[in-house]
Amino acid sequence: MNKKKTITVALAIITNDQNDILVVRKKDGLYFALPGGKIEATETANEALIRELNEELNLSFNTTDFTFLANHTTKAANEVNTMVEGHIFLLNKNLTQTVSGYAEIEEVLWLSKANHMNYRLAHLFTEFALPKWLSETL
Ligand SMILES: Nc1nc2c([nH]c(=O)n2[C@@H]2O[C@H](COP(=O)(O)OP(=O)(O)OP(=O)(O)O)[C@@H](O)[C@H]2O)c(=O)[nH]1
Repeated sequence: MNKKKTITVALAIITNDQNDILVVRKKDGLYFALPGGKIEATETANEALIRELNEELNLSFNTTDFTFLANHTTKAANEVNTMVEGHIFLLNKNLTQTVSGYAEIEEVLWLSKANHMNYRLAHLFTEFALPKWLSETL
């Protein structure tokens, strides 16, 4: 039997005052995706999220800055024959500061309702975050 591998990640939906959503693209990655990354064995999803946002975007948050929304499982964006299980959190306030990418992040982008169709977005973003954002139910 060919059982697909699953990557478990903690991800953040972060908006600004214009209601744009922050997305990132990894080096060599084709897709823009929600910021975050893999959950280590020794940490909770919320703790992993805080660590990844610090490593990738140099942003500092507390676990209470986020509300857990849902888990969503779908096809992984960058890995072949692999599923991704995202533990998805919403930042409780709008982000006002300028954001830059560090570590393996190549590009950081504020996705707007006017420009989102011009970018290749990870399946998890398209299936979970996009409909909620467009229908203003985030
Ligand atoms: N960050 C993120 N990853 C996603 C999303 N959707 C999705 O399929 N993934 C997959 O999950 C993988 C997460 O790997 P990662 O490399 O970002 O995580 P990480 O920083 O903890 O990994 P590393 O420390 O092993 O390099 C990505 O390669 C991608 O294929 C998403 O919306 N956001």
